[in-house]
Amino acid sequence: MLLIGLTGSIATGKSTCSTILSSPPFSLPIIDADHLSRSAVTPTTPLGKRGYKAIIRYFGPSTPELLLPPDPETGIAYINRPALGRRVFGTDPQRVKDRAVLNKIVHPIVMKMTLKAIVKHWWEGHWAVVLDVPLLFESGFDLLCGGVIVVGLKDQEVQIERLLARDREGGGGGGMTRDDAEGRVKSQMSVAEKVERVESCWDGKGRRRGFVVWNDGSREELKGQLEDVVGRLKKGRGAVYTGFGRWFLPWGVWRVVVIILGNWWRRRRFLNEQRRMKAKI
Ligand SMILES: CC(C)(COP(=O)(O)OP(=O)(O)OC[C@H]1O[C@@H](n2cnc3c(N)ncnc32)[C@H](O)[C@@H]1O)[C@@H](O)C(=O)NCCC(=O)NCCS
Ligand SMILES: Nc1ncnc2c1ncn2[C@@H]1O[C@H](COP(=O)(O)OP(=O)(O)OP(=O)(O)O)[C@@H](O)[C@H]1O
Repeated sequence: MLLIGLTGSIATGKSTCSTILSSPPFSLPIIDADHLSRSAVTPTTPLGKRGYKAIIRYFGPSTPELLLPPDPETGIAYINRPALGRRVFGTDPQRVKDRAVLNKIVHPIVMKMTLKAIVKHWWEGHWAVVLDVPLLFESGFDLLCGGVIVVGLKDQEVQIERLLARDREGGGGGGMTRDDAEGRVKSQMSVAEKVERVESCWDGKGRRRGFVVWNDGSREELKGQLEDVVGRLKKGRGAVYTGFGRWFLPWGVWRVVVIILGNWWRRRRFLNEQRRMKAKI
């Protein structure tokens, strides 16, 4: 089974790509890290309870509005996500520190949930699964992937506009300001850096494994690009490839080890090169 990492900056169109990839003709299963990160802090499951308590312990004393009023039916006071977002998104040192703490609480839980979901889809016998992870490179999830798709926008203004429009039309209830939106964009690795990663680590000699799809145009254009990318990734990965890894376990495990080591080696080479360039400047 091929793991396809899907990433990009905030509001560049990852969920839009996931929706396309989960529908015919692709019909691929999607593991959505944003969705899992919500379960990771919802106190109705054992793992979620752990994340929920850790967030209240660290952020509670300094964030009065951290919890929403208790749900009338269940009595549970859920995390107030916009309030927590205001605490952690942005570039000033306190926010950067708080974001690192939040990531340290949530990411290991998301990692466990993701691994569980991967095993489930592998057992079901899919030829590929899409890992929709905004922080794919930052969190190290990319090490597991046999292919990567970065969704980019060439114009950052379109990104901010789409983020604000989505907030107005539903998602965040319209409370997001332009400053908030810019803070969120700056809280992540830039699109340019992600594109550079793909070109350096995922697009070397031999079979092409890394792709950038640009989403400045229409959704139809995006779908056309995805058709091309998935077609290339699927070439040579038919039923035999899928079944063999499942039924001949040592071969499947060996493939995973080769993929992780290869990705780790290419990432190390890229980061060393980046360090050398920075030192020269
Ligand atoms: C801060 C939180 C509560 C804000 O919740 P909210 O519902 O407003 O946003 P949501 O979770 O839908 O995220 C929206 C987008 O923000 C960006 N984002 C989320 N978390 C982070 C982060 N830690 N660093 C940088 N960008 C992030 C992503 O592009 C994501 O797609 C939430 O984002 C969170 O718990 N983040 C930490 C977990 C995390 O890293 N999630 C990303 C997937 S692993
Ligand atoms: N090609 C497009 N044309 C117009 N609007 C689009 C296009 N692609 C996506 N959008 C809109 O832009 C907004 C952001 O897209 P989407 O939610 O897919 O981004 P995302 O990368 O998943 O965001 P996040 O990082 O917050 O998870 C949504 O409101 C979506 O409907």
